Amino acid sequence: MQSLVANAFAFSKCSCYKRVCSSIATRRHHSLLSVANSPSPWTGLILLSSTRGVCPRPVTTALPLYIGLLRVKGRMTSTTKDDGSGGSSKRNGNDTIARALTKSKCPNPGQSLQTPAGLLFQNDSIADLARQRESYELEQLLPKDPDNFTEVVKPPTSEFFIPQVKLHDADGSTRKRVLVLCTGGTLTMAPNPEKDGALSPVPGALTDYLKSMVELTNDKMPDVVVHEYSPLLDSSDMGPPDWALLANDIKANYLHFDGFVVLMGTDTMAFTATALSFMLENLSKPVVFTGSQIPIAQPHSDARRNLVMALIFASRDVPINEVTIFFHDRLIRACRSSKVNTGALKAFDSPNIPPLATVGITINENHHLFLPPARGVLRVHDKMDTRLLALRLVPGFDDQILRHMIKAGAESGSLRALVLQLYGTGNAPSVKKDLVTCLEEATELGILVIAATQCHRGSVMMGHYATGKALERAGVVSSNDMTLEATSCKVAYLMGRGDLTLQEISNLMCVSMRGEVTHNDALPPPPFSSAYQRAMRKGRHYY
Ligand SMILES: NC(=O)C[C@H](N)C(=O)O
Repeated sequence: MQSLVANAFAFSKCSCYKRVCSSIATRRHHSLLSVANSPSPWTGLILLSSTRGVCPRPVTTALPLYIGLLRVKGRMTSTTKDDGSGGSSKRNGNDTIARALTKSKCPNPGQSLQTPAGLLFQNDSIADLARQRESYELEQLLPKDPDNFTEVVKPPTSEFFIPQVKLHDADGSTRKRVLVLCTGGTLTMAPNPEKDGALSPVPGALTDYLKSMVELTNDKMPDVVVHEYSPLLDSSDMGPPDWALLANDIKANYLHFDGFVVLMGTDTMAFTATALSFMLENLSKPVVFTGSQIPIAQPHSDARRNLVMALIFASRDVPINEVTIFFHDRLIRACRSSKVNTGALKAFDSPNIPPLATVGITINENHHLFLPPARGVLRVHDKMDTRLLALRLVPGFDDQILRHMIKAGAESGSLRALVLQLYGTGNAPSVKKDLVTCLEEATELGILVIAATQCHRGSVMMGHYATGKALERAGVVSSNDMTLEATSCKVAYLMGRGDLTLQEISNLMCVSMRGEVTHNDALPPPPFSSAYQRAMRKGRHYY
């Protein structure tokens, strides 16, 4: 079953309740089928309220949802499939449900109905419509011509947009569609004689190369549309404006593709991919980052396999709907990733959680690690406040330098957060009283001081040693087991939202919002503003 599917269920067993229940279901939530097949609305209600993840609410709050589901007219029957064995593709399924919903009746009782992940509910214009009507009917949200969903798409804000792509082809092709966004990196590079033979990106080379890749002609591969940015960049030249561009381009083309592959350089891939996982809230489609250590035109390049596997993961029948990195033989969660090797082909690691999938002779997925389905429409947060500094302490450093930097940063307004990579579990020399006072001063000046660890694996545990406890008392916040990439991007995202206080941001550091930190039940959420509570509510269910 798709990981976020707007499914239509029929209460076919009980003659009194032959009405349609439309609900959001996931691979994990087979129990919704029991809801659909429950003999009475009350049994269904109780089942629904106990369905983890989809509706983790008490019966009282499940009641309006349940009643809302019953409002949808018509009669449909749904089946689900776990094996992703083809059959009704997303596009075909959407066609079916579109027609079924428009006519408000099931064309063939017992027929399999599926919609693309979140398609009906992932568009702002649809969400706006829904908001305007207190009790809306699904058919009103659908376009007149179910063959052309582009007409409900809000005009894109981005310059780059592919409006001509329809959700299903006239020829009935069942291939998935993947949009490849190419920003540059070694994959696109060749030695440049004008730069003394140093590698630099070659515009158009990737597209030319793809035309000769026989792998892409295989029926099991998706249809690929490539968008190459200009100029192509070494990833060291990429930053928050490029992240925002990528996020907005994904949003602008969101309804037209089953998945997205971002090709970029490896040097800052972990940062970009992590940033995108925060910027794309409620993501319901796969976004897979990849690149290579060797240019694609070289015979021994790792680019072809990385690209092919990224395309496969972006178009799986049971997609992994989050931002990920595929490299060498592993698919890892973006906001858990770090580049760990400059020379090896296995260049990325996710030190504190296992890979989401590994590729050998077969693809082995760690289903228990996947994020729960998104519970709202896709939202892009393209404002990242990167007024932060990450510093790695070394024994014998002069803490006066730190004091000067903090003072200057606070006065000029160019510093809002300081990430300190400390020793072990988050310790700093306690003999340096000045350091603790300096950090105390920083928090008083409104700078968020975050303790990270210099170790590759493991977590900060600030209260564990007296040396760390002193920092905790000074107001230093723990980054727990987040990577430096996740810590800095999360702070930039939270500060960029503009609706959270410093205290709320610091409290959210231990809350998993995109699966970036291991959830710690020992840290209860304090009551704060509604934006904060929303973020907390969303985050607490994530791994
Ligand atoms: N392997 C690579 O792609 C490294 C390159 N310098 C980049 O990050 O763009």
